[in-house]
Amino acid sequence: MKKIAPSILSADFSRLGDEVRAVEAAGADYIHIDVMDGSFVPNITIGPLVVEAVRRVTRLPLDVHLMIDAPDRYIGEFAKAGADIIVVHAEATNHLHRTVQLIKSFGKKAGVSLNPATSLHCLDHILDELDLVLLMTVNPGFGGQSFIDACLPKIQALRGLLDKKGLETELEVDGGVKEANIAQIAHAGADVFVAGSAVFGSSDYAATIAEMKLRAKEPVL
Ligand SMILES: O=C(CO)[C@@H](O)[C@H](O)COP(=O)(O)O
Repeated sequence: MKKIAPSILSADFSRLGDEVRAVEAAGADYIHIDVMDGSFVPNITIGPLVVEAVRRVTRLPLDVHLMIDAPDRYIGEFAKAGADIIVVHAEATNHLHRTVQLIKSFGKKAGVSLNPATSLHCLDHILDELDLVLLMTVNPGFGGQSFIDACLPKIQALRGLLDKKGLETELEVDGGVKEANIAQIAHAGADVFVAGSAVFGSSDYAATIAEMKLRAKEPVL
């Protein structure tokens, strides 16, 4: 099943609880939470307190994307705040294997994210351990950017690797995903689609999510 993960980065933060409830009612599969530290990426956003608040208003899995340097320092706090999937950047930790084991030690699903220019090879010796791989299709830091088309072959290559190994690891794509390009991204092999501005910028969340799921399920190119 193809999944839609609205990124709350594009939500109205003055009504965050209502926004999260609204996308849950509209058919979202995950709530995607973008944590930024002003160092790994040039923006500062959300900490564990907000994750804990979101946890109280939804039953959906919380997909927490840590765009922070040295993420080991905060994994415990995000786990306690109620994250279900914790995603770290391969570029942000010196010891990726240790970081992934740390996430799992809290009973959470472990994901690794790669920036657009980072090679899939850095996953060669960790892929079997992962519940999710998040491929960034914009340079991380901000919502509302354009999808980088050069990332499509990378999505295809990862799909091929996962299938060859028979892994159930979810392939999530994040950045510039819209109704207009979701079929192409699904065709390349993605399972989970993060959508910030496409969902929260629309006037009808349910219609947008339904249309995105339809186009992802039956890609007409
Ligand atoms: O992690 C990020 C940005 O760094 C993303 O999750 C964006 O928030 C997605 O926003 P859109 O590109 O869908 O508007």
